[in-house]
Amino acid sequence: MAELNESSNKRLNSFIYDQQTKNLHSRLLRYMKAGYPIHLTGPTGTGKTSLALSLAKKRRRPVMLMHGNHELDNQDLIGGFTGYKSEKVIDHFVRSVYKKDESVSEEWKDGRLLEAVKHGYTLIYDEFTRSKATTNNIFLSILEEGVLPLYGSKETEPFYRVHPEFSVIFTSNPEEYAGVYKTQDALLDRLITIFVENKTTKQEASILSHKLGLNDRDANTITELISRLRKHSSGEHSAPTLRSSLMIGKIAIEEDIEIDGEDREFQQLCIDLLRAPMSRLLESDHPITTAKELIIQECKNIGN
Ligand SMILES: Nc1ncnc2c1ncn2[C@@H]1O[C@H](COP(=O)(O)OP(=O)(O)OP(=O)(O)O)[C@@H](O)[C@H]1O
Repeated sequence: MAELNESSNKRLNSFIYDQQTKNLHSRLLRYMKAGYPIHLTGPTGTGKTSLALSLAKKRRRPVMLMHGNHELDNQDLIGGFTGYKSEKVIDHFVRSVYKKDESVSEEWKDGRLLEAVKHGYTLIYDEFTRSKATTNNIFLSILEEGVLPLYGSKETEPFYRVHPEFSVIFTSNPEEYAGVYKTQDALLDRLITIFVENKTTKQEASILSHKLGLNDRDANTITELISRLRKHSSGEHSAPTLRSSLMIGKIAIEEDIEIDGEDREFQQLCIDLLRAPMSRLLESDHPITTAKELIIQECKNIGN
């Protein structure tokens, strides 16, 4: 049984490249170099954010991570006046002379997008469809005209020219239907949209062994179970995800639980971690009970 130590914790945060990911990575870097924004879209847990972070890292520019949400507005993106700054200078140099100078000015704070555009950062705009389409409109001028309009500021120029090194990677999950907004075609038309699919069982097992230091047998046991359970999901949904596999592996290592489908402790761990995501995807009158039964059944089926 592998053990988690400091170096394995470092490995846990690493990004693993198989040949397919390597090819995709280099193609995407080429498109970004040519000045095009990337949009990674795909089901939850397929590795969109990790891929975006690894692309951003390769560009060797500062990275800014921004999460879409319905409350995000122009003030968050561009900036705004945050209050007043007052300055008081008291000159009492000559005893008999007392001079007081006081000035009050409005204080402006750059928003996150303005900061990224100004300094040429790589911006990762994660789950951007959770922001309102009207908020995301601002990207149209950035991507088309290369300028950021400065609504609300008192600059003499009503816009800021985009730094030549500025680059943006969007991510979205097309399966999400709650709390997301439809993206305007005009924005989608300016992005290179790449579908990030679920990985194969072999690719997932390889990520598990690299990240957790698991031997092939243990990594395959977990990924086979996850893949078997996915087949019971109704519709397009892809849970349980690679994230669940990593959780099972990490806890099993830390708690010294044998990674074996016949082991009761392992079965209990899988029930605790997988029952909720599974029950949401089952077409059953008693999804919570059915999920538990399926997990135990598929644990016992591993290797057959
Ligand atoms: N190529 C990879 N190498 C290493 N780890 C990976 C890789 N792909 C995915 N992962 C791991 O899988 C998990 C899910 O990845 P990530 O968060 O990037 O998915 P996502 O598609 O952005 O998910 P969501 O839509 O839920 O935000 C993370 O723990 C991540 O570290």
